[in-house]
Amino acid sequence: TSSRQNKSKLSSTINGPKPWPVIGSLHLLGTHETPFQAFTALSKLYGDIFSINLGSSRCVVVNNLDLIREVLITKGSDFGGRPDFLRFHKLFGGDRNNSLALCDWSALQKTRRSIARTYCSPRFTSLQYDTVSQVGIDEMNVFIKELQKLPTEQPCDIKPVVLAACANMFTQYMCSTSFSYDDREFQKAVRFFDEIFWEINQGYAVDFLPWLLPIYKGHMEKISNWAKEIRQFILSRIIDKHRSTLDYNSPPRDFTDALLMHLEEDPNMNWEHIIFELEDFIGGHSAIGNLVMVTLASIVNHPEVGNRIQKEIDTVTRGTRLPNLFDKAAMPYTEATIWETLRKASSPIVPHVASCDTEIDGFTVEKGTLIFINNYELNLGEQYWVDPEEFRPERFLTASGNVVKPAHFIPFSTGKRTCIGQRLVQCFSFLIVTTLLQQYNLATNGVAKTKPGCVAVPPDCFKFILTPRTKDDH
Ligand code: HEM
Repeated sequence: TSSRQNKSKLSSTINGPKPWPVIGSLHLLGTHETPFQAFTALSKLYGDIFSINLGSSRCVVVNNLDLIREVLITKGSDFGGRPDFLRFHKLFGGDRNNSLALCDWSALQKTRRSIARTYCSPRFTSLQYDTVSQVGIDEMNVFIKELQKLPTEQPCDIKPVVLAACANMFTQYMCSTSFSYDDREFQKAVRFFDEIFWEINQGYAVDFLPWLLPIYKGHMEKISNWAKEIRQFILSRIIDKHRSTLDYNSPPRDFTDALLMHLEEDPNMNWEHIIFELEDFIGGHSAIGNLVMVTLASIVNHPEVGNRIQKEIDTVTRGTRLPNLFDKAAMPYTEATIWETLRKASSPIVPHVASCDTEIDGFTVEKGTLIFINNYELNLGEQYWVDPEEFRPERFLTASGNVVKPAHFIPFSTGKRTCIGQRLVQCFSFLIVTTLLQQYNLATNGVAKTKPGCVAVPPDCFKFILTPRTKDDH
């Protein structure tokens, strides 16, 4: 790597900008639209691996595929920790180790991931996949009826409907429960989940400068309250009923049953762990709803992409039925559009933390060092892609039209902390995008603007103009 040539490895210290007192180099992250663009700019000065102090936190940023693989795969067990941000504690009942994504690696995490795997990573030929498919078909029938209630030919806020559809697919699949879109408590829970998803996707100075906390007091209380309200909803509207009908002598009906049964069998699991795990996974629906919104924004900003997807939908369904998951294989352009959206949105990989004194590329990395994985560079770097700024789904298609993903494309990360929800993401985002585009032409007033380096859009975001498609459109 260039960093290798630039530095004397004998010194074993990693190059990087000189920190200022108190704030370290925090100010350098504000020089670009996203901190990850700033990391890329700094890597041109200091090499593909560089160190940076943010507040008093020692951080290392890795910027190329080899270094990223070393952190996530080869030395994955040395980098299994997560940052100790106060916000993360606030979101998870005062202890971030309650969260699957924000906890440090532990035996408990291994158990939690393994319970989740069957349900959250259904394989294509499994019974679980058939269930996901059926849940998707049922909800898409409801979704269409809800869309029909929306005004057409004028800007309209479709995010709540998209999120409600995602939430219902999750609660139906994981808890065998779904809700009416008019249910006020459900609407509120979906909104709070979305607020939290937006929140998690923001970076705050207070993460690195905890003494700023008094200024953020009101904000932190708001976050804790969202989490409390969600907990209340899940307990009263999902868990209570589930528990009263649980039959320990039968196989689990769903993920909720599996979790409740596990509680009886595993002395290391307690009630809090179970509830937080369920909340975490139900919360995954917000990520998908937001990804759908970003995908739709890309589509309206590139009308030729929408036309091609509609052509694919019409060919496969012959205009006689709704799309379903088993159509996915025959709709590579649509799938490629979702990959291209994930590439351009370039959602950050949650920072990792060194859990012991270790090395990267021969350089010493002390226990507790925060590691930023610069996937923005992997997703948008000139050395990895032709015309990386262009939105071009075809880049994920072979000459014969099959979907292919290059090895450096890791939107869900890789290694032992890789995203557990990635299969559900692919299934449910495909269903919502295709169902919507089969029924409607979409437009916006102006450009639907999204934030680089972010797969989230604000809870109140851009609106779409829906025009029902007619027979002539098909
Ligand atoms: C737009 C959709 C999504 C994207 C782009 C995404 C991406 C990611 C990324 C980059 C990570 C960090 C991996 C690492 O630190 O190395 C992650 C972790 C995680 N994701 Fe996702 N994700 C998405 C949706 C979901 C959904 C729907 C679920 C749940 C059903 C989910 C569950 C998780 C969990 C539990 C972790 C933490 C794993 C761990 O730390 O051990 N994700 N995701």
